[in-house]
Amino acid sequence: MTDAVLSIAAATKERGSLRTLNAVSLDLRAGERVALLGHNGAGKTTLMKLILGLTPLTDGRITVDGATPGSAHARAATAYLPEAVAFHKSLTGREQLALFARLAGVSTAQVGPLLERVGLADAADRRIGTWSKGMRQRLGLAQVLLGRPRVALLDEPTSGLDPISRHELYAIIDELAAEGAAVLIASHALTEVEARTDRIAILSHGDLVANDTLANLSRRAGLPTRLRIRAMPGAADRVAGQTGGARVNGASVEILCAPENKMEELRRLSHLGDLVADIEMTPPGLEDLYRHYAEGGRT
Ligand SMILES: Nc1ncnc2c1ncn2[C@@H]1O[C@H](COP(=O)(O)OP(=O)(O)OP(=O)(O)O)[C@@H](O)[C@H]1O
Repeated sequence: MTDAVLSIAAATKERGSLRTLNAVSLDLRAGERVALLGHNGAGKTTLMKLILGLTPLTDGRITVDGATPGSAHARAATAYLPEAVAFHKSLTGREQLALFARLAGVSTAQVGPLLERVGLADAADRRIGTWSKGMRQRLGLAQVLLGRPRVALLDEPTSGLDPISRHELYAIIDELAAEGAAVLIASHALTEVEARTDRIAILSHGDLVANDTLANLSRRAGLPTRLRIRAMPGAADRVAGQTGGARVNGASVEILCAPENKMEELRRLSHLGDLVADIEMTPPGLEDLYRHYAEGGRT
């Protein structure tokens, strides 16, 4: 990929005898939102620290907007929201963001509009020590938005937030990407990244085992679609007998079929006529795909 704003080529990190990242290659273009998934200890935070230049590579190469991680250009181009974002509790939101702006060498004139943009205008002059976790996460995002980063690294940005705060946070992340930032989001919240990112990368024990769109990963994995048939009262045994499916939840029968055989299966089920009250069809979700790739089925 030639137009990558973040380029990671065969990045390897060893700590003593432990290899925490093994030749990981991943590119992000401007405006792309990529979810970085992996179990605890898979290497997500290590990868972010390498991109930030906080820890050196053992082997491989990373460039941020063409520059080496940790260089002045790369630092100016990168924004980071750590998992446990910490602020001065005794400062107000406005004071804290102004401090970040001065540290980043950008104009403090942005502070007011940014607080407004992340929905903190009303709380801006209260001490951060009185704020909720959701408000602090929003302030963290405001700090990410300072200076219009080319690359934004967000480590578990929605952990501990309620559904509405999560939704609002993703709306801001979408705006960040729409303005041209490449956004890498480390997360364990599979259902939310499923809907809010363009591509999925999965790390497993330091190896990148998947890196593609959800649709392509899904096609390649070939996981089955689940058909759940709710039988009419007293008809579950006959439905199970005629379909060869498994009885679940008393009145229902479940069958699994390859995605390409779905229509054929539905036509077969239509012959059951009055025995069937309802049919529910569930294609494989990110949770199924995650399990498939993290447990051995590579891209
Ligand atoms: N400073 C360090 N010194 C030694 N080992 C470390 C250090 N930081 C991380 N590790 C090890 O590197 C591996 C990857 O850790 P990392 O924090 O990158 O995982 P993660 O995917 O971010 O996990 P989590 O989802 O729990 O945050 C782990 O085995 C961890 O113990």
